[in-house]
Amino acid sequence: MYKIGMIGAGSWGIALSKVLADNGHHVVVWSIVEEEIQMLREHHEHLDKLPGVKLPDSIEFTTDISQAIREMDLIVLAVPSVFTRSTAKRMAEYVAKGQIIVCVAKGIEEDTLMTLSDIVEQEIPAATVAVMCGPSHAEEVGIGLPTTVVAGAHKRETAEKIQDIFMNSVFRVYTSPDVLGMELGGSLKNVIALAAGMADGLGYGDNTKAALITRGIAELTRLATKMGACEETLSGLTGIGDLIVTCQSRHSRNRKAGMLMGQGMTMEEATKEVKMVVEGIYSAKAALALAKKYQVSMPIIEGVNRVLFENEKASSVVESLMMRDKKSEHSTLEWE
Ligand SMILES: NC(=O)C1=CN([C@@H]2O[C@H](COP(=O)(O)OP(=O)(O)OC[C@H]3O[C@@H](n4cnc5c(N)ncnc54)[C@H](OP(=O)(O)O)[C@@H]3O)[C@@H](O)[C@H]2O)C=CC1
Ligand SMILES: O=C(CO)COP(=O)(O)O
Repeated sequence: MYKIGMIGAGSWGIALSKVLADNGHHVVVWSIVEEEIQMLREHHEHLDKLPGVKLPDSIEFTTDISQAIREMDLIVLAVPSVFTRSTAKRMAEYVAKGQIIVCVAKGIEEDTLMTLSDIVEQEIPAATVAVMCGPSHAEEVGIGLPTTVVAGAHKRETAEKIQDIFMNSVFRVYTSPDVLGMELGGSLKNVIALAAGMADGLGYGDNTKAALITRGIAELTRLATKMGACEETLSGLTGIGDLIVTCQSRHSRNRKAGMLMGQGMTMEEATKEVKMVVEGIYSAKAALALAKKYQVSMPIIEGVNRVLFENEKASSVVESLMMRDKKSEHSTLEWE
């Protein structure tokens, strides 16, 4: 039995707390939001973000962040990406040398273009920082549907410790040393999922969706490999796996926000309607900036940015994607 601190009580933090408590660990959940902690203490259920998922009585809830950090064997950081730096700053004074922090949010910081694990390493130099992601909607993890994820860390023993702590018969954890590839896959797929949602909202069909997923992973792979990630990671669970689930699932916040925009809502109206964090909106500009920095062609990412920030209609972006210059599917294949 390990002591685990869960920093963040949104849908993902709550679903993972259930996995950990079901595995017999002692979990202390922190949220900055006083009313959220009161609701969790009273009902042992997040009535707004993960209704129907009852949490074991063993879980403790607190608004005192030190209680979810001091003497914990593992800390899971599950706040949305825009709060990662501010939360890491708040955590820093309580983290002991070598304490493991696992980042489970998905995003890239817009101003610095840093990944979330890099931000945590910068703000909390004492910590051993790792990541965990993959195709995993909180709604399905919360009710114990079989799910696979990957624990990523620079050192094998760190990844294997995370694997041991989380793994059970319905939550299978693989390991990987490619932290960068995992984080790029996990955050950039949200931007493609917005496009997939827009296609749904416009009434397009399965052909369009398959095209977006396939050409989307091609864009992500081009950028990630140029930045030093392994191609294999992008064709694994944290790349194509997470892209497929987010583009297809009725649970996806990014797909839903995209769908509402495809049906005519503005970005602000769509995010208000979804009520939970829509990470692709925050990652879209960062993805475009990275594409420019690394000189990689990312036409779908560019198109999503035009819909989000330049008021272009999703239908006109699709038309311009379809009518781009003619080209071969694979740039590296040679003709006879
Ligand atoms: N949900 C999912 O299925 C999955 C989510 N993820 C990732 O996990 C991360 C968290 O997502 P998710 O749990 O879904 O988000 P939610 O929208 O469900 O919850 C966000 C949480 O952040 C809280 N919050 C608000 N303000 C702050 C602040 N200033 N500092 C810290 N926390 C704050 C919110 O409180 P409140 O809103 O009550 O004010 C809420 O508890 C995202 O990066 C997401 O991509 C990854 C895999 C699966
Ligand atoms: O990352 C996720 C599933 O793996 C969650 O995606 P959404 O944020 O689009 O719901």
